Amino acid sequence: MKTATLETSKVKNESGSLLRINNVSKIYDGSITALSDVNLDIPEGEFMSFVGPSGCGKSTIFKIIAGLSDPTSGSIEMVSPTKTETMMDRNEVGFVFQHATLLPWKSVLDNVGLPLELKGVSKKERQEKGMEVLEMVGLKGYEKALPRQLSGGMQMRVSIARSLIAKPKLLLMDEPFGALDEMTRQNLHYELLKIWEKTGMTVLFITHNVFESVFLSTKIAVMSARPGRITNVFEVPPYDRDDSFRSTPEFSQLVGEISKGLQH
Ligand SMILES: Nc1ncnc2c1ncn2[C@@H]1O[C@H](COP(=O)(O)OP(=O)(O)OP(=O)(O)O)[C@@H](O)[C@H]1O
Repeated sequence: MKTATLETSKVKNESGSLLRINNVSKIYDGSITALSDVNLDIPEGEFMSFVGPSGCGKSTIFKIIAGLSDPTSGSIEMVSPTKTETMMDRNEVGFVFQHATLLPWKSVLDNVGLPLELKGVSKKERQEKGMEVLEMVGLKGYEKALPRQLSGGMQMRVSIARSLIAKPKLLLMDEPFGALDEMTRQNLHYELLKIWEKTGMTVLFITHNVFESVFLSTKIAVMSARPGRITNVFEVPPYDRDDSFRSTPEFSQLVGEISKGLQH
């Protein structure tokens, strides 16, 4: 198995908050309370996972952060040195979903360039930037392939590359590896951590897999069953993320504590 030693402490927590979630509640259809008074401060450069029972509102938080849904009450603020504004105003949020959602008739390179195509960026620039991000996800040489010619893991790499092309400051990943086999998933963990380290972006990551959350994250937000609230935020010390990390007592202890936290 591949090993990547990452000094994850290098990129975290250097410049204060990037995002503030202030008393956010969400009620769907006037009666389904998905979120209740969620408060969270997310420092810049953090890799934060969200774990919680099915239906506790994890995806709802992401949709609100991305500006795809409005909170019923409360607010989301992006904190910049000069002013407070919403993320979507600055076009700095990338989104990766559980399924790669690629356009089957477009080549890998054209799929990756889509966010820039929608913004009217020239083909030449799209292709140059597309090649850069394909290299980052280890897919150089596959730019002319069609999605159906790729494995599930490779399709997910394309989806990640597409989310990176506009150089987001914040990347929202909603169970991106949930449909992949364990080996592919572990390889992508290393790739993702390398990208996170290289770009210094803030990553928010939804998963049902506590092991995955401890391996990847610097912080883990545990949520209660609906109506969703943040019940605890665990800090993962900056261990080197290599294969041996998964078999350390510290890793097992954190997995145990978070799993216990999920039962309350
Ligand atoms: N558009 C909607 N209209 C009505 N109810 C909704 C809508 N979207 C989500 N819900 C409800 O809000 C609650 C939270 O949903 P959400 O998808 O955010 O949870 P989740 O934690 O991401 O779930 P899972 O882990 O199963 O993906 C659920 O009870 C869901 O049924």
